Amino acid sequence: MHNDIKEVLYTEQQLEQKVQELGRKISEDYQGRNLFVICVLKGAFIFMADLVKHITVPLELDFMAVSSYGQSTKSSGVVKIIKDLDVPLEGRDVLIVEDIIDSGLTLSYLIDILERRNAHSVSVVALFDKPARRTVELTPDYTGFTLPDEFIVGYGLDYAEKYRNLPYVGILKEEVYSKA
Ligand SMILES: O=P(O)(O)OC[C@H]1O[C@H](OP(=O)(O)OP(=O)(O)O)[C@H](O)[C@@H]1O
Ligand code: HPA
Ligand SMILES: [Mg+2]
Repeated sequence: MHNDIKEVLYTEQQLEQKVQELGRKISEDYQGRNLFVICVLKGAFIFMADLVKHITVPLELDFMAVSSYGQSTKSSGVVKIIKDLDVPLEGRDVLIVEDIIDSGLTLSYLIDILERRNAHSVSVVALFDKPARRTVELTPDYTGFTLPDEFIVGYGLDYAEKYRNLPYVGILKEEVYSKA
């Protein structure tokens, strides 16, 4: 698995530090409020688990599963809800937790759906952002790292469902795609 990585972009320590920083900022901004945190499966599962440990305001959390990439490194443009929330969002301060924003299609679709459920507010935290790849306009409220246009894996992010368990984030070697 480690042999398929061309370059480590962020080490476990760098990720941990950034996640702590994001948790602190979010906690400051939501002082005196309760959060409803939504993890966008599967990619955000590790980020969400680490992030909530650094949020100090009371919160509830739930998971949504959507998918647009399938086995490819390109978004299909069609976002499917595979698992929805278990509770209504009416009046809640919602924080959507995403691992990465690429084209922006997944999130713009999700934000649209969640706003129609009459949440009091909807904001977004994304650990990674690739603004150069946007096809719809979208800026997250909180961003960890801004990335060049490279396909990354690790810390929850996959290529064809693999590499999510790498504790760091890296760029895959081209030969891994061409074998597929
Ligand atoms: O901005 P976009 O171009 O929409 O890309 C970002 C989305 O794509 C990935 O999810 P994917 O659909 O691959 O599912 P996964 O989280 O289960 O890997 C990633 O986790 C984001 O949710
Ligand atoms: O760079 C990426 N890596 C993994 N999944 C992704 N989904 C969108 N962009 C990426
Ligand atoms: Mg993916």
